[in-house]
Amino acid sequence: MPETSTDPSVLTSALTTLAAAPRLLVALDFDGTLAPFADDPSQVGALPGSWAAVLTLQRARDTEVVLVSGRPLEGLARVSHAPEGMALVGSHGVEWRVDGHDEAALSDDELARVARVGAALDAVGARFPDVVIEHKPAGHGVHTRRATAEVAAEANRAAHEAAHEADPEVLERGGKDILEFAVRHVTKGDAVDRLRELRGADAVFFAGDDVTDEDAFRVLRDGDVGVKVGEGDTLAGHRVADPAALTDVLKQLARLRATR
Ligand SMILES: O=P(O)(O)OC[C@H]1O[C@H](O[C@H]2O[C@H](CO)[C@@H](O)[C@H](O)[C@H]2O)[C@H](O)[C@@H](O)[C@@H]1O
Repeated sequence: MPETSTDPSVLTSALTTLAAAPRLLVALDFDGTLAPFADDPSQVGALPGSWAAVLTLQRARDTEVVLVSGRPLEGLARVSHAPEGMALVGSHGVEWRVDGHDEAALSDDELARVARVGAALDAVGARFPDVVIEHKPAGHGVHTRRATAEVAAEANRAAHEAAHEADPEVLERGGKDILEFAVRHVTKGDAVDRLRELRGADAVFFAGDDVTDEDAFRVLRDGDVGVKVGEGDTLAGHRVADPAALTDVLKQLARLRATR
């Protein structure tokens, strides 16, 4: 693992250089990064200070903000209240809303696999009352936030077996109190690579809190800035404690970018 700085002055210096880039892409994870966690995934929202900074950044010249989330596109649009015109990437890179155009393009075969895995996970969910199965267009999430650690471990074991039996090719990834299964092997790293290319960005800022965000930190280059929110191993160059601390970082970046 590379060294990750928690020194605010090191981050300020990196942000100052970043803010001078001719074209800047600001890619942001949503849950655990802009929005604190809640038991009910539909009852969350970005912290007001972070969102105000996001909107300031979105208005800044030659700057684009994109939300890159594991949430389904529609759900991401709903909880984020993203303004029309803000690009969104959902389902860990499968679903795209860019330039007012939606893209998911799952094949019939992929859709059949999603349905098969979903049915298998519903059967698991029925055995564990505190476990919620979230169905998404390209996969499913097994939510264990309300379950005890023992029940969560048992449910995750059962979900793993059921999903792989239903579809041996299914992609499994862990997250914060969620085990996810997807039929398309794309990651947030693929999304950041594609966004960088699509927008001709000279530099990228990415912030995220979860293991799936490591795919995005992995594709950052010299001059980019990656900020890990919270604890856990990371490839990011910088770390802040929680979403509230990220608010200050986003405000700082917005100020630097708007006044360059
Ligand atoms: O990539 P993200 O934007 O971080 O999305 C990851 C998952 O977020 C949601 O689940 C997480 O947040 C919930 C609300 O706070 C919480 O209850 C759950 O425990 C977390 O795992 C969302 O429901 C998933 O679809 C996303 O994949």
